[in-house]
Amino acid sequence: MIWVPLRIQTYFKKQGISGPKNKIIVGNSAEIRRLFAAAAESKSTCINHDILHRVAPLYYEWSRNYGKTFLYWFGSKPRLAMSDPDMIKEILMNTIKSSVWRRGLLRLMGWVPEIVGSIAKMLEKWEGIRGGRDEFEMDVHKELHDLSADIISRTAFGSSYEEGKRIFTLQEQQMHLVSQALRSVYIPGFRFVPTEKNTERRGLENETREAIRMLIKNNIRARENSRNLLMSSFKNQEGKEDTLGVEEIIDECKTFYFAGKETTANLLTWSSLILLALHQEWQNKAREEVFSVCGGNDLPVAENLNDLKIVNLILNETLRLYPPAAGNQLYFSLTAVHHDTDIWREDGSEFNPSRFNESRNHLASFFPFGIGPRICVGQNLAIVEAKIVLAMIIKHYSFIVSPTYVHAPMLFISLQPQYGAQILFRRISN
Ligand code: HEM
Repeated sequence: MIWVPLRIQTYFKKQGISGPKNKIIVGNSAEIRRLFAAAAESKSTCINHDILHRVAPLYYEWSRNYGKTFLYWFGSKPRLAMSDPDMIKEILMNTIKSSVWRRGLLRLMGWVPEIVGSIAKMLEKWEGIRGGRDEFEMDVHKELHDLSADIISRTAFGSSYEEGKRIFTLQEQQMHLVSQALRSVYIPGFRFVPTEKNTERRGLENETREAIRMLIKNNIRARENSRNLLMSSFKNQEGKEDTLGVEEIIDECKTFYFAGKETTANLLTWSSLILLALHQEWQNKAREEVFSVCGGNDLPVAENLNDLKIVNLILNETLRLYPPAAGNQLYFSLTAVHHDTDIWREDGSEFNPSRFNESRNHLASFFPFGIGPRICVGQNLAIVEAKIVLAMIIKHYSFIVSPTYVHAPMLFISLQPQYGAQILFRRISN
C-alpha cells in the first residue's frame, strides 16, 4: 500500500513524469470529485468549443502544473495521462489486447433501409409535434437517444426499440450507478460488500442479463444475428479458433447495446443539431450537398452515402471537438489531443470542418473510435447512421439553437449536453 505506489512514482519521476500528490488508499479521488463538481457547476456566458476545462477538468488543471504527461491516482490505481500522439499510438497499438469483436458489421449496407425506416418514423412523430406550425421547439437529445436505440435494436438484434426498451432502461440505471462509483474512492474488493448500491448494481446486472437471454431466445432473427455476430468461431489470443459460451454472448450483447446507443446518439446530438444549428454556413453547405446528391429522392439510398463529402467533414469535425466515447482508458488524452493547438493550429477550438480536407500528420492526432486492436467495431455503422440522419433532417428542416439552450457539455459516461439540446426547427419542404 505504501511501497508499490512509491516504487511506481519513483520509476516515473526518473523519466521526468510527476503529478499531484498521492494519498494512501484514496489517491487523488477527492480532488477528482471536486474538479468534476466545479466543472458541472460552471456556466459560460458565451458559446464556444473550448471545452477541455469542462469535460476533462483534471487534465486541464493538472497538465498546466505537471506538463502534458503526468501520473495521478484513482484510489489506489495509478493512471497515466498523456497527449503525445506517439506515446498514445504506442500504447493503443502495442499493449492493449483485442477482444472477440473483430468480425465487423459485414451487412452494413443491407441495413440502410432499416435505418432510413427508423428515421422516417421519428420524423413522422416530429411532424405530429409541429402540428402545422411553421416553427417548433424541441429538446432533441432524448429523441436522438430513442432513435439510436431503435436503430441498434433493429440492425443488430432484429427487434425494435419497444422490445429492447427494458434493456436500455436497465442500462441507463446502471450507468448512473457506474458514474457515481467512478467518482468515489476506489477500494479493491469493495464492490463485493453488500451495501445498498452494490446490491442494486448486482440486481440490475442480473435483470439485464436475463432480459438479453430472453431476447435472444424469443426472437428468431435476434438469435440468427447473435449467431452471426457472436457465435461464429474467432481467433483467440493464442491465435486458435474458438467459440463463445452463452454467458460470454450475453456479455458481448451488453457491450453492443451500450456502445452502440450512447455514443452514436451523442454524435447525432452534437453534430446534426447543436453544431449545425450554431454554424448556419455549414448547415447550408450540407443542405446543398444533400439536395444535389440525393436529388428528388425523399429517402437516401446506400449509393448516395459515399458522395456526402461535406457531411463527412462535419461529422469528423464533431468527433474531434466533442468525442462522444468516454469508455476509453485514455479519454482525457483523447479530448486533450483533439483540442491541442500544437497539433490543430491556433484555431484548434473552432468548428472548421474543412480542416479534414488536409491530410493528417499523425495517426493518433484524431482517434474518436480508438486505434489498434480494440478499435471500435461499430464505427462504420455509426457514420452511416449519422450521415443518413443528418441528410434526412436537413432536407426537411432548417434549424437554430433556441434562446433557452445552455451550452454545457458534460462527461456522464459519454459526452452529453448537461441541460438538453433545445432546437428551433422551421419546415422547409413538404
Ligand atoms: C459515434 C459513435 C461511436 C464512437 C465515438 C465509438 C467509440 C468507441 C471507442 C473509442 C472504442 C474503443 C474503446 C477502448 O479503447 O477500449 C469503442 C469500442 C467498441 N465499440 Fe464503439 N463507438 C461508437 C459507436 C459504436 C456502435 C454503433 C457500436 C455497435 C454497433 C459500437 C460497438 C463497440 C464495441 C462492441 C466496442 C468494443 C470493441 C472491443 O473491445 O474490441 N460502437 N467504441
